[in-house]
Amino acid sequence: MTKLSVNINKVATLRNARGGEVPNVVKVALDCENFGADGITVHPRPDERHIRRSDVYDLRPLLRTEFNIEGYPAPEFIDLVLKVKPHQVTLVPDSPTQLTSNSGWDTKNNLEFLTEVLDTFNNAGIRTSVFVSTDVEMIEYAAKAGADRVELYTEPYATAFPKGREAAVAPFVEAAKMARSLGLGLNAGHDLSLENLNYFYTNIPWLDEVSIGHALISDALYLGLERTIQEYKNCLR
Ligand SMILES: CC(=O)[C@@H](O)[C@H](O)COP(=O)(O)O
Ligand SMILES: NCC(=O)COP(=O)(O)O
Repeated sequence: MTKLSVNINKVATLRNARGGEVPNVVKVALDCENFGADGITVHPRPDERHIRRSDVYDLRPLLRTEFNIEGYPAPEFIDLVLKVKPHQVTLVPDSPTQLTSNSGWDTKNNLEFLTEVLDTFNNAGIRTSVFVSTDVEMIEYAAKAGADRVELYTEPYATAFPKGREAAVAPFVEAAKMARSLGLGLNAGHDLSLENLNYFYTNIPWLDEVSIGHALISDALYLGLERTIQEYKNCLR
């Protein structure tokens, strides 16, 4: 089964627009779980423009499904993750001011750094995932660094999908096969949507997890959160 982890960053963006507690990020996360989500993802950024460190602490004891924390492993992030102990940490190579994630790691050039960070999380019993492009060498080096999983950065798939779905998915299938041959678990995310998710899943049915936020929260404006989550789950069957 491919798990659907709902990324609630955008719920926090909306909440922060007025400075109060509407919408309530914790309530939305718990509702996502009740509506069928298999996990919750957050990406606390250094400027706290959406998810705040306090949200991460508030969520941890209340979530009943898998909690995935994404981010660049700066000292404050490492400290937060070690204190909160989520089910999974996903390492993303973002700079502090970046608009959104826009590339995977260069795992070869960052091998020493990643090995050290992954070791810290592995020793704490937290499953690790490394955000990568479809470059198979980057996947090989993620395995060498000690990752449990890789997360394929799917923005290039989402962008190419309308122009030709077969060509769009082909490099992802090769990358997914490489990850499988190395014994790595496989996640995927960024710009996955109701339009492109089922085709991705159909071609890579051994996917462990997709994390989806931007499109899913946007769809919920029209469909409602419960129906939206069910429709995304239907894309994974
Ligand atoms: C790693 C990844 O692709 C997503 O977490 C993305 O970074 C979402 O972050 P924002 O919601 O800040 O755009
Ligand atoms: N890891 C990807 C993620 O959590 C959500 O990305 P997006 O759906 O907001 O683009």
